[in-house]
Amino acid sequence: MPIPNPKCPNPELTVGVGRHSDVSTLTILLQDEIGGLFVRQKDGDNWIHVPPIKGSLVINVGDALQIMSNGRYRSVEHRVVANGSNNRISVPIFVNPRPADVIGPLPELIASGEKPIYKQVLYSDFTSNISFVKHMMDSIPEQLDSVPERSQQSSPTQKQGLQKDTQVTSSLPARPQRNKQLPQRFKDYQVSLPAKRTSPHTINQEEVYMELPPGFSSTASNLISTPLKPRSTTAFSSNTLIFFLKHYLLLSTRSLLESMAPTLAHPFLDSSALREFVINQGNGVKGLSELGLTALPKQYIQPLEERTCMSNIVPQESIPIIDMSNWEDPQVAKSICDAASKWGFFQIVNHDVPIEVLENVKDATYRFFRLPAEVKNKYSKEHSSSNNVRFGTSFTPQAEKALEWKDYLSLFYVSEEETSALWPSVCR
Ligand SMILES: O=C(O)CCC(=O)C(=O)O
Ligand SMILES: [Fe+2]
Repeated sequence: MPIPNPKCPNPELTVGVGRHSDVSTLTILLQDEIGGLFVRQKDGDNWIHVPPIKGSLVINVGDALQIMSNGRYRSVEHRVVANGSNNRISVPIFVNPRPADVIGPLPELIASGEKPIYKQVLYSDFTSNISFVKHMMDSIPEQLDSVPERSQQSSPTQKQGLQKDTQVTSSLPARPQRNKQLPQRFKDYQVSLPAKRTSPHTINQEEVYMELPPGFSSTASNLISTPLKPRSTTAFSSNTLIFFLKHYLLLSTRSLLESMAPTLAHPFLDSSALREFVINQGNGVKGLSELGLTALPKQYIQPLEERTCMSNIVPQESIPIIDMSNWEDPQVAKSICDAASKWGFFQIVNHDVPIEVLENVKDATYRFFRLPAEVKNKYSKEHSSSNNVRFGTSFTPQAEKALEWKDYLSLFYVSEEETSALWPSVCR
């Protein structure tokens, strides 16, 4: 179905969705054919594109599963770039524990003699301690390697790898050291720290298996974001000389870009006019891009370290694509577990969800975002009759350093009854 073709005037200065990992147990993501989702590779700051595959679903491990698997499965950072020429839609479905669930390393792992890396924690405590914005800016799973239990286990080669990285980065001027400056997002939940709140009940193995699945709540969040058209990329090489060359080149480009950014800012939109148009009137980023702006409003210009640096993209790498035609095959289970521990991300094909169903969801998304602003606005934070249905653009515009080039519709599934009463009719 055709949709308007909003362009982001300066996609290189902003982001579609900033770097973050999900607080969910698992996220299942349907994306359209445009592409633009990148996953962070295990070591360093290299990013791998998740290519759109018709009919596939992208699966990623979230923080809750990282905790429940005692660090075996990894909740990995990812981001979406902004696009200079196309609309992009994606539909992530977040599968979460319930707020009142207590999560921790699964008892069966501990019973087998593994030392728990994380404490039991009330899921609502975990999520409320990580505000969405903080989470996005927060540090990354590799920090877990620095807790004593983990580093004792790491092999000599892993340790060497880490040391090498640290040496190289610390000798570079002015690159932001995210890990050092920002709080560790799992810090409060590592075993060595005192418990924050007594859990209302402790969870046993049966509860994990019996209670969590039906209690999982899912949020189908339809995100419209407008990612960047792919540009030529250079493979990152670990060769030191090339590494330094790239970084020095980058650093000079940095000051250039930074000095360019203010002059690119659109003169017409001051902050209150922008807020009125985008948020209060419900036009969203989509409405903004349809104005045909020639420059990106300054509120969307991201600090350099948040933008996607194309030289850090590894084009030859790919997350696993797993064929699910035979669920029973132990090899399939093995591929999934391997992918969850190595990458935290994989795509599944032949998963039994008919293509028509996937297409219907995308069509519903297009239908919703094509509605007039005043209709979409009925679902905004100010006007929506329920917190479970929310149309918005930024999550917390007051708190975000710079706004993301995206809109979203968040639908929190509670029951069929609530769905038919509250969800926008074009999405039912
Ligand atoms: O749009 C995408 O592909 C990813 C969105 C995402 O990462 C999120 O909403 O958590
Ligand atoms: Fe995400």
